[in-house]
Amino acid sequence: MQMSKPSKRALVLVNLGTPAAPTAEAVRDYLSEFLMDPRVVQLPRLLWWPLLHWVILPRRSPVVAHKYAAIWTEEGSPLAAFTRRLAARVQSAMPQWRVAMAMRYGEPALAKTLEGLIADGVDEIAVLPLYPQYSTTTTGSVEDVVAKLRARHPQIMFKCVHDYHRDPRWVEAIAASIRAHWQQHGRGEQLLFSFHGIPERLVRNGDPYAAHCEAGTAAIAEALGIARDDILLTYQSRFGRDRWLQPYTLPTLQQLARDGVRDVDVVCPGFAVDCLETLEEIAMLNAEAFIAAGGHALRYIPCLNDGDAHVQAIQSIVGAHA
Ligand SMILES: C=CC1=C(C)c2cc3[nH]c(cc4nc(cc5[nH]c(cc1n2)c(C)c5CCC(=O)O)C(CCC(=O)O)=C4C)c(C)c3C=C
Ligand SMILES: [Fe+2]
Ligand SMILES: [Fe+2]
Repeated sequence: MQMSKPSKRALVLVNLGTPAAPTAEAVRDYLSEFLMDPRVVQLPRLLWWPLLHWVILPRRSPVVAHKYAAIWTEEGSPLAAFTRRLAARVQSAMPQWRVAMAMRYGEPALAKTLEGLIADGVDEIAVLPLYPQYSTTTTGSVEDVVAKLRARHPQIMFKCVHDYHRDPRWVEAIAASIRAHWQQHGRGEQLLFSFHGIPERLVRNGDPYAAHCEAGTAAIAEALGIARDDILLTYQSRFGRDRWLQPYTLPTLQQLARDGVRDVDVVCPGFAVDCLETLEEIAMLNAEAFIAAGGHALRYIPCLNDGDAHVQAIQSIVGAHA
């Protein structure tokens, strides 16, 4: 009898991470790891550690836990559940690879996942950070972990996807999700793309994130056969006091409502899977604010999640980098 040999090639889908439970304690653990990453907050550690642990986390954790509770599912946090399901579907579509998922913060931890694969005899690892647009704050932080593992295991071939905001299959997948929504519900008066923001200072210092959001938006407009100016591009989820990328999503939506726009279609092409920032901030809070300002409906178009188009886009992205 012939035994099939275990795959020597692994693909690791990496997402940001999310709390283990919708409780203040779990949110505190998650946020303290996330917000102590110098890629995310660049303040001097001696100043930032006490500010974060003594002021920000005690205040923010219960408030944010409440937000997570509003979107929590039987399978846990939506970000974790969708990422897990996506990895399982990619595994079925790519049987020649061993597919794993990992989180940059929290569990399953990226470094441990990579060490586990190496211990199992894998000798080639492709890492796909699930961020279509590169940012030092997200993809850069995944690269930091991979760099440490690479130094420890020079015999392993590591490849890390930098970005995929212009990958034709990904662009087409987002365009198809918008087309399907228009077919089902009719086209709203305004199409708006809301990306997670970052501090403007980072972009001034060379972070290509804003340029990637712009270029991806132009590519999706082209795939839809509409003008780039038919799409409003905004940034959401500001954290802290710095000026972040503009225009901000919420005031833009409120102004649209005041200007008489009744229906707005909102897509979040920076998020691979639905999460707190899309389900709670956009589809709940911002939708309510749009209506309170005089709008009729904010129609949220879901992320690619674990759909076929996402699985195919990932196959194409990994294939292009193999
Ligand atoms: C998609 C790309 C993302 C970028 C770029 C990004 C930058 C960034 N984020 C923060 C602070 C927070 N982000 C939070 C949640 C969160 N952020 C992303 C993605 C990006 N962040 C996702 C997918 C999520 C949701 C996680 C989930 O569990 O569903 C949070 C936590 C929520 C809260 O406390 O409001 C914070 C904080 C900074 C500072 C930053 C760049 C400097
Ligand atoms: Fe974030
Ligand atoms: Fe947010």
